[in-house]
Amino acid sequence: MTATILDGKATRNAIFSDLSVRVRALADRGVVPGLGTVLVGDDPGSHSYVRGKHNACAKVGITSIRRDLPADTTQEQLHEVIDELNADPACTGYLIQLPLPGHLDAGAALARVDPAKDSDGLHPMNLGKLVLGERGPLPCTPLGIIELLKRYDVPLAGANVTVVGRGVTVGRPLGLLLTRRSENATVTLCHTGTKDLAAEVCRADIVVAAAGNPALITPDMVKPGAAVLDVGITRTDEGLVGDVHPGVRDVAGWLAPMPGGVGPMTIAMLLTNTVLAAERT
Ligand SMILES: Nc1nc2c(c(=O)[nH]1)N[C@@H](CN(C=O)c1ccc(C(=O)N[C@@H](CCC(=O)O)C(=O)O)cc1)CN2
Repeated sequence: MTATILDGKATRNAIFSDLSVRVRALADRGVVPGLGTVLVGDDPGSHSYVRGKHNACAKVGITSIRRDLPADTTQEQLHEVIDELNADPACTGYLIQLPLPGHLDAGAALARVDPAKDSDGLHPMNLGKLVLGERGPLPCTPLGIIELLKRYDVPLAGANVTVVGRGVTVGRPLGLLLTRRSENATVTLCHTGTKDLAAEVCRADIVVAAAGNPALITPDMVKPGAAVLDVGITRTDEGLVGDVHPGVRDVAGWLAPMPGGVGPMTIAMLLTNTVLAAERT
């Protein structure tokens, strides 16, 4: 069996076309969405993702606002920039690129963002709304995973989904989203304390690998025909490596590869959150 590729780039491009139309409709109402980014330090991956976000804004017609800060930025200086974006009417939504340098408190920074401008859905109040099932911006990578599965008609209702990784940007919110009534999946959330990872992956109809552990998911672990989504990205001397072993392509029914699967969907969902928030004004 060769897996059907869940093509994140093609899906992102289709979403961008739809968003361009919606942004033009907003302009007719005099509403201009503006997405801000706050980037601290020199991490090459973070710089590349932020560049990607601004390029995407340009394609769709969203104004973008960029705040790049040096690696030695203090918590107080970071909070000043957050306060400035909270007060800026041209900035309708923004995000703090993660991870922040180790000396900064990401939780305190995220909590200072105006929850109404939280394009990433990572403010504690918006994460609380997710737990309660209330409407609010949702984290972009989990949203992108669900959108990709739906667009390729991968059955979700009643599916056993094994999510590997309990991070706040992917694993935890994804578990909450997948167990909503509208998705109705059964989720097993695995982490470094999981006793038998292979057994949890083996019985899954859908596997989401978001551990940041190269080639963690091997072909022998995957149920033939399952959908496998690779969210892990590790930078090595040989280039970027995902969490899913390349041989999984011959066993899985669907595969979202890294690169070209979930990553592009993260940016598509960020812009979707930004446009949605502007439409609700
Ligand atoms: N504030 C946030 N920080 C981070 C998030 C996030 O959603 N909000 N997610 C990741 C980084 N990220 C976006 O910020 C992101 C990661 C990967 C990709 C992507 O398109 N990846 C490519 C491969 C990587 C490459 O080419 O360099 C792919 O999978 O095809 C986009 C965005 C952590 N931080």
